[in-house]
Amino acid sequence: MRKKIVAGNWKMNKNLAGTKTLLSELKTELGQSSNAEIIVAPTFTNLYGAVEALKSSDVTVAAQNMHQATNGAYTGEISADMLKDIGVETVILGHSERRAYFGETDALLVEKVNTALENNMTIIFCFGEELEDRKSDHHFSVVENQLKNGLFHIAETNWKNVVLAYEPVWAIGTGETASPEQAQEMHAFIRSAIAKAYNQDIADAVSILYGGSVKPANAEEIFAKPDVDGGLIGGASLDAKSFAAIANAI
Ligand SMILES: O=C[C@H](O)COP(=O)(O)O
Repeated sequence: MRKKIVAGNWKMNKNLAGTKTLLSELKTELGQSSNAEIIVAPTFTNLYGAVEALKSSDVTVAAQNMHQATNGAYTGEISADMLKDIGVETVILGHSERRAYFGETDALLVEKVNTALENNMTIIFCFGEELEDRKSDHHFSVVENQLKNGLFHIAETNWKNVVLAYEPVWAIGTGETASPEQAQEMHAFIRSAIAKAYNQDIADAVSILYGGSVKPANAEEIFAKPDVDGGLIGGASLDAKSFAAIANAI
């Protein structure tokens, strides 16, 4: 059975005190009731504090990005080795905000994916179409190309360390959400693209998360779809009650 995952991408929010408070509230709110694996992704400066705060918990910590090189003269960057050194084993790669504001291309993502996998990290690989792509009915080809160009070079054995996050850009932070039917349609398409490029076993085993204005009010309906294995949550993950309600909707 595929893993159910609910991950909170905190983006550039919360200082250290705010991180600790949110995690403490989250531990209380989550209780024992979620069937999902829970991941939180605070900003770089708060990763270590989060790892420490979550030591006795099942919630794990992911980074929002990392550099593709092992080390060297890359001012301002963070390596896989540095993340692993503080107990962070998961990294979000290819988020649409990284692609749009920091010029991350498919070619760069190939390098980041390779480095993360070589370091035995789990990647949450993000992709999704823009509004114009959907309006012009190119959303399937855009998504397939992002996968082909950024991810489909990996070896079959590496898929166990991959989680996918489909995030239609037009639904991120906008309050717009893909309908459960649109999410299911795309997730099924993604799974079939993996089956075509690799095989059905790999396609059936990979968790595909939906991201884009998931809230407590719509989570249950979206998560009920057969090819939706959880969510990558932005805004609503900054509030413990909301995030826990979403996690418990699985
Ligand atoms: O990483 C999370 C996604 O960008 C979704 O963000 P959002 O839930 O605020 O729309």
